[in-house]
Amino acid sequence: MISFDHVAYSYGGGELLTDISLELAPGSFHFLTGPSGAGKTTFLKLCYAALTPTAGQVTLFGKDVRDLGRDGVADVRRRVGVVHQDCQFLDHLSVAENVALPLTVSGRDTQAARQDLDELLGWVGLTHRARARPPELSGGERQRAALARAVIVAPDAILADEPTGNVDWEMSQRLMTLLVELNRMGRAVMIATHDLSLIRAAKSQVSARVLRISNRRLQLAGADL
Ligand SMILES: Nc1ncnc2c1ncn2[C@@H]1O[C@H](COP(=O)(O)OP(=O)(O)OP(=O)(O)O)[C@@H](O)[C@H]1O
Repeated sequence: MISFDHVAYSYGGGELLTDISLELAPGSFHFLTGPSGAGKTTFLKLCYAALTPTAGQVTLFGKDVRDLGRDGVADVRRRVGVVHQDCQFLDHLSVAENVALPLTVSGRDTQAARQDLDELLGWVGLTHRARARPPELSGGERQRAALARAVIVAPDAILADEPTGNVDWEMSQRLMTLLVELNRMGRAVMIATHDLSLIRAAKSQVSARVLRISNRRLQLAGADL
């Protein structure tokens, strides 16, 4: 579904990412790790057509990202749910309205979708916060709202950028459980994180590949994590 063939990316200076080849299959589970500034967020952006490679080829759902056009990019955004590092919300809307925003934007805000919204808020444990405004949420609640917003359009893949960045251990485990559950439902999941203890803990729940960006290249990390 997401395929990289000898991909490189540069923001204008030297290459940040070099010669990356990778296949993200449906139902797969990956962690993406590497030092701060290594290019994890940049790599994720290449996976959902927010960036196009400066060399090589990124193919998203069978199409070269360079040939997607506006409709093609919109289709990719529907099929790839992204939990951003800073999980920004519209503060004048309620939590429920923020989570439902991707439905509203894609014109699929039907009654059935509204029911899905209620279920989804229950799944992430935010039913009681549905009417709250985003600034009133705790860090963990924000992360769970961001996850709900990413999955409301039933994407094929979920990309999460440091989803447990600002939460305590218990909450990070809860978020991981939600991501593992999504994977069991058949979604491909990729989580960018610095947190090696999170990866170690997840290994008992899911069979995941761990990728590391090191010296501009993507490597499969060994079992020595
Ligand atoms: N829009 C941009 N223009 C120029 N340079 C950028 C841009 N975005 C990111 N960079 C640079 O690219 C490098 C990689 O950034 P990126 O955010 O992909 O790293 P990261 O591995 O996700 O880092 P972190 O773990 O700190 O979030 C950094 O040096 C960053 O400053």
